[in-house]
Amino acid sequence: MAPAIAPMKLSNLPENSFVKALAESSTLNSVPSQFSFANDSRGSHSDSIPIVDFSLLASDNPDQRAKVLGTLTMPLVNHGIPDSLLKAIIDASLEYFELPEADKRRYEAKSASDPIKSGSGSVINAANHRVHLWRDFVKSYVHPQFHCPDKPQKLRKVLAEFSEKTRSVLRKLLQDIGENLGLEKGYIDDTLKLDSCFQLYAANYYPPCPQPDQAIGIPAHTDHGLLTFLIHNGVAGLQIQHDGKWFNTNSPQNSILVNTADHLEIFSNGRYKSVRHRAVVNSEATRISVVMANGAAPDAIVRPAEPLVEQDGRPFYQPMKFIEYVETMLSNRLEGKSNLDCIKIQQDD
Ligand SMILES: O=C(O)CCC(=O)C(=O)O
Ligand SMILES: [Fe+2]
Repeated sequence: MAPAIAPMKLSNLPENSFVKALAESSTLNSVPSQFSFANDSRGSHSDSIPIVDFSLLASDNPDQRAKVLGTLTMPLVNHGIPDSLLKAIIDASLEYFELPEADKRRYEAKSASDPIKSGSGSVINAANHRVHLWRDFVKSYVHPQFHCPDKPQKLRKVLAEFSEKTRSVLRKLLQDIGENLGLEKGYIDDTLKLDSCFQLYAANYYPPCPQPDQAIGIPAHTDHGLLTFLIHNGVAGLQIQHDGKWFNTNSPQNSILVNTADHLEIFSNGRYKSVRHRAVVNSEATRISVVMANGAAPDAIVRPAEPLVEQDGRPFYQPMKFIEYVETMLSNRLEGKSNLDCIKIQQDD
């Protein structure tokens, strides 16, 4: 039988306290009630997620390219980003979480538009209760303007390089996706002003949890942006939803997991679907993930692409300025509530 949830001993837990320190407390053998999020964190194993070899995207065979680009979640290999850089960004992110709390508290979010934010976060569940998440995070806007926490010192250089390299992978992928959608070469790049594409770096730290089925790292959600890139320290935890079922993702070492996000669903008028995913926790090992959310230029208005609307007879989503969508989403803390649902145009609207 699962041990009972501990009584509210930690009722004075500050809103934005870090989970790392709590998890390291030697007396913790159950999940404090503020974190209680009963869930079945087991996911099925999926062999059906094909691995995308980035070099194949240069293939002359359009069918080959279309096949790989039709999938929602793609572990990308041969992407050209050196393994040493992937390792360096994970290591520098880990060093950030190991800083004294006072250094991290400097970035406690005061408003959704703060370019650097750090904390652990909470959501309001369906029963209107605040639930703390079993993860610490740091997020910073890295493009078109570059922001980065001051410490650890090495983060700045590594993050700037990671941002530059991921941008070129992004533009190549989107060029092929555009072609796959039947759009003219350069159409996505021009319309969404990808020279100034928005990039948000996020690192997540999930310490071991004494009762993994009684807490959640990040509940089910979709990401803002066009494509999200994700790497991790080799500890499993990311699950994606497909046909209502949860699947574990197990991407090969040094691959980058690419997920379709909300703005590609909007832009493609629903041809690509934003991937619903969540991060579950485990009792054994600390997990770190590094995410680069890649979107349109902050001031670009994202709407379904005109040629696709013509084919479909109507747009299925309302237009919205990219950065407004992001900031609405970053301030929306209702569990399970999606921004995308709010701007979907229903059949009888
Ligand atoms: O840590 C993970 O695997 C998921 C992270 C995530 O979904 C996010 O930061 O939006
Ligand atoms: Fe996400």
